[in-house]
Amino acid sequence: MKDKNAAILVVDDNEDILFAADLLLKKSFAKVDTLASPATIDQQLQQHDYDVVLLDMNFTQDASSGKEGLAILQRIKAEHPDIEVVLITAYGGMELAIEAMKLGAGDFVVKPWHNERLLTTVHSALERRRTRHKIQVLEQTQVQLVEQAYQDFDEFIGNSDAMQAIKETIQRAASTDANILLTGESGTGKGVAAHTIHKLSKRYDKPFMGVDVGALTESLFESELFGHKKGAFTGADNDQVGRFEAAQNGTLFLDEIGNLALSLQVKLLGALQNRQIVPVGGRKAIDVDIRLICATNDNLQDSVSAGQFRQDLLYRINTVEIRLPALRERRQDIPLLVDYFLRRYAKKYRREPLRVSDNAMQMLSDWHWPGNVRELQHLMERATILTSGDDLSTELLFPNGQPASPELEQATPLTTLNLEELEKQAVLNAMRSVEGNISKAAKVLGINRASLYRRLNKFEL
Ligand SMILES: Nc1ncnc2c1ncn2[C@@H]1O[C@H](COP(=O)(O)OP(=O)(O)OP(=O)(O)O)[C@@H](O)[C@H]1O
Repeated sequence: MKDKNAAILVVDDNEDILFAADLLLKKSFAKVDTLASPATIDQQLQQHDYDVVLLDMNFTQDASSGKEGLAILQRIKAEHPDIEVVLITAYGGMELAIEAMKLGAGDFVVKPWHNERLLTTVHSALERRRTRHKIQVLEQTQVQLVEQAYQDFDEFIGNSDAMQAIKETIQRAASTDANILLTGESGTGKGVAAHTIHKLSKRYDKPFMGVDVGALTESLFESELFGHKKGAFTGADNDQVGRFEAAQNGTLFLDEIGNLALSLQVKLLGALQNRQIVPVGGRKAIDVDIRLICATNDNLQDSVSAGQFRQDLLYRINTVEIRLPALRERRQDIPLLVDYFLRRYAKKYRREPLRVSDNAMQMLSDWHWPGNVRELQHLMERATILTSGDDLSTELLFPNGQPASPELEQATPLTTLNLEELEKQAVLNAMRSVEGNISKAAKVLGINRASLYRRLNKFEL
């Protein structure tokens, strides 16, 4: 059977050899190209994605030292380390072949070759390359899985009618492969819902890859999602597997999808429609099988009307739409969440969970929670750390009739004229005023999310 994904290049100055190799290999491999001179090999490798190069060792007339072949081999391996090079040597060139293998050649065949032996050699070279790629995907998937394992993936708490309806929809939608769009204010649990869907789906034992697309600059977007080839741009020192491929057979969670620039929406749509991605600097399309979940706190239909979001992309991502209600719309869940977070932080800070009086619970239930569950969670953590007694103190929780969550503290007055310091204080104040929501803080500051992330890093905030 023909290997429909294999691309082979044969480089030899002997036309007869090229003809014979082409005839033989074409029966087994989809793409076979030949080159009679190594002069244009660099160009050829730039323009095509070869898996295996069969390379003669000598090109100048009467040359037999093999030095030319070794030099070309080194060049290929330096620029395209993942290409398998198989050397074609004349009988007796064993020492040379061994030296070549030390320089990265995968194997060699001796001229005149046996057809069966040549085919086996090329098949094995292909297998080595594919195995290496699989390992690369697995390694990068593992790195990303470990990163995600360190984040808190909470149970999905909530018993209110609204939450029960949502849990039912999630249960039903999870078992299908339908694309899901999660909407709702910041902190309502869209991330938790996405994880829950993945855990309940038949892909539960495959990767869950999350990407905050709103934080990606245009130039980073493609490389992060589709991967890149070594040398595709300055700083691309190695091949990099993108999130689409790392999520293979699992779930891809695109958070803050509403912040995606229009130019990138086209690229995302293309990948979703074709179920294929092409790494930056690569030529071969890679099939991807992922379940897509997107989240946004924007109203995407409004964004479509305003010309900021593509209608066709919205149709593609919102097969099932689930709206997470604000916490103030499901106040019945507040006691449950208070209890859950107090227990959780008691465990974390090695103490007994704080007791909550009826009065304190009433105050918590009455608050309108602009930061939703995230705000409640922060408040419970803060109370657990700061309370020395056994009871959750209402004075500590609501010193001025408002939660004493750091996000609602007064903005720091600007006390300096140092530009750098002013910038830092502006970032801090913006983050506080929107209880840590990156999208909102970026809007307040009049910059995009990526620029805000850069500043948060710079100021170590
Ligand atoms: N139902 C819930 N049960 C338990 N924890 C929850 C629930 N909803 C939210 N949380 C917690 O609240 C915090 C915010 O949740 P999450 O990040 O999922 O919200 P989000 O809607 O995705 O917010 P954003 O739009 O800002 O990304 C997280 O720490 C999460 O663990």
